[in-house]
Amino acid sequence: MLLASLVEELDHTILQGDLHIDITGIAFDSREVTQGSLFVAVTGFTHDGHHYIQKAIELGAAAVLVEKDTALEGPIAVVKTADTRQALALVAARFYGHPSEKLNLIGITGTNGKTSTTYFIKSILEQTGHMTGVIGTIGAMAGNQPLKTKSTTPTTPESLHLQQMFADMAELGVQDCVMEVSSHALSLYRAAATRFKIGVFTNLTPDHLELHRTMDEYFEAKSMLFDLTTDYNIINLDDEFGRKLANKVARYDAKLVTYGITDEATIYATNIQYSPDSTTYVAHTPAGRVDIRVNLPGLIYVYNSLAAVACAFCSGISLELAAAGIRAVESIKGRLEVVYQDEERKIIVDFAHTEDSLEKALSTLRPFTKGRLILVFGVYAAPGHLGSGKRESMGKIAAQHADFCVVTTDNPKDQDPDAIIAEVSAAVSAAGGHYAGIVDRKEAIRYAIENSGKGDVILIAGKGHETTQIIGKTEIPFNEAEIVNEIMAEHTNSTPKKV
Ligand SMILES: CC(=O)N[C@H]1[C@@H](OP(=O)(O)OP(=O)(O)OC[C@H]2O[C@@H](n3ccc(=O)[nH]c3=O)[C@H](O)[C@@H]2O)O[C@H](CO)[C@@H](O)[C@@H]1O[C@H](C)C(=O)N[C@@H](C)C(=O)N[C@H](CCC(=O)O)C(=O)O
Ligand SMILES: Nc1ncnc2c1ncn2[C@@H]1O[C@H](COP(=O)(O)OP(=O)(O)OP(=O)(O)O)[C@@H](O)[C@H]1O
Repeated sequence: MLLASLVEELDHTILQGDLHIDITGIAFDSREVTQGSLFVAVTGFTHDGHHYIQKAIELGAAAVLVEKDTALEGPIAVVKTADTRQALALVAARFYGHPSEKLNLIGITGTNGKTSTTYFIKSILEQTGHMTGVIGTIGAMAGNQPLKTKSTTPTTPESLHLQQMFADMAELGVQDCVMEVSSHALSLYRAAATRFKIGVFTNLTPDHLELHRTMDEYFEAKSMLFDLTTDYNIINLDDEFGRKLANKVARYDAKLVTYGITDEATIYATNIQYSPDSTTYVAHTPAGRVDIRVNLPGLIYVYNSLAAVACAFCSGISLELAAAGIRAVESIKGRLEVVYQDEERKIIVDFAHTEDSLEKALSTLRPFTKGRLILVFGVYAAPGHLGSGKRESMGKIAAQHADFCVVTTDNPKDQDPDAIIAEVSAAVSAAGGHYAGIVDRKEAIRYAIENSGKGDVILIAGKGHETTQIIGKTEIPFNEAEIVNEIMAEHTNSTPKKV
């Protein structure tokens, strides 16, 4: 594509060179530049892409898009725009022919519940026989085919990769695509230049305050999804920020559909019945009512599956297919996943890593726990006072809802694991909880298992589906389901002690 055409939709100035040159690719990382590509220099949190322009040219970049005045030797084209992160999304969408418009695209945002809601929706869409795409924390798929991503690909990929994925999906015959849209992605324009038919808001509770600083900023970031939707905005009316968002978007062109567990919402649940491994309820919609069975326990999965029913309703899919789609999800990796069970104890792995999700996971398990509820958890590295605040509130929730806590590491990254554990443990203790602090997460799991008794439930929270732990700058393999089974195999003949 001609450079002149690529930047046509962009406010820009030409700093030097001729724009009538052919561009064969786009890169925002100098290490990924190929011959004839446009290098987009992004000012990052740790690096400044403008420092890598020379490197990009050496690797074959034919033109550069910058946000800072840049003078280069030779005839290379240099185009300046106000914000290169935003511009990256625009040129990528144009380069790939605005592929999101070729898909029935559904975006899910919110602090918790995006992944499971995505899986319920994907399963419903598949009931219609459509080839369905998915993009999120657990990866990207076109139908059953995994799309190539790097281990470092965020939940919502960078705009360039996202547009490329949409184009690949459209080419492979994907008709519907459901994706998680993180607040980072919205703030950093990864989803700019994307058109969503439907947007879904699950909830908003404290998280990622290292980027957004205040809950109001975090809310504004999440709200940005609803500036990109064309047909329907589906919002959880039982969430405080959901109600605020519903008021805000009520006047938008896309229609507002709410969900919740009171009849104030457009789509709501009644007759909720819980069991240790499933939940049933009746979903009421303007198109009628339907019995729903979710193969996961707890109120959170009523909400997440109800959001999926709302999506089905807005997509004109029958309620019977919606119910069948939800029932077809047997489990979701790392979401209240029972990784070991015998007549003595049950061991569950869950991705709860925020205050709200930890509280919800523990409260879900409590009614079905005959013995003690033992929690193994850590708090991932977060900077400064935000880190301290999170360690304190996670410790408090753990103490209030678990009978015993094994406080360990999550992803300590460059922070001192002992210091994190000391702060979390102090919070557990201050809230009247009982705990042991063990830095090595595998040893912490072993301790919980060896000290469990008849009827106990062990919840290992924080890492869910993840298969690595980040300590310092090193990512070490860490698969909790495998670790639990390895420890259980070692202990089949020994008798666990009680704490
Ligand atoms: C905080 C955050 O979102 N950071 C993103 C940001 O990184 P950054 O600004 O620090 O990038 P940088 O390292 O300073 O580099 C600046 C620029 O120089 C370029 N560069 C750098 C080095 C070099 O040799 N050559 C070069 O060209 C980089 O490619 C980049 O374009 O811009 C990068 C490129 O666009 C992203 O990859 C990176 O996301 C990283 C992978 C990340 O971990 N993000 C997490 C926090 C995230 O996005 N999480 C959300 C939330 C998930 C949830 O729901 O919990 C997600 O969507 O996953
Ligand atoms: N509706 C909900 N409300 C509160 N907590 C929830 C909800 N749904 C799931 N959770 C909890 O949050 C954890 C993460 O759930 P899920 O992966 O679906 O959310 P997510 O929004 O994709 O999270 P992330 O953005 O961190 O990947 C689950 O393991 C569960 O403990």
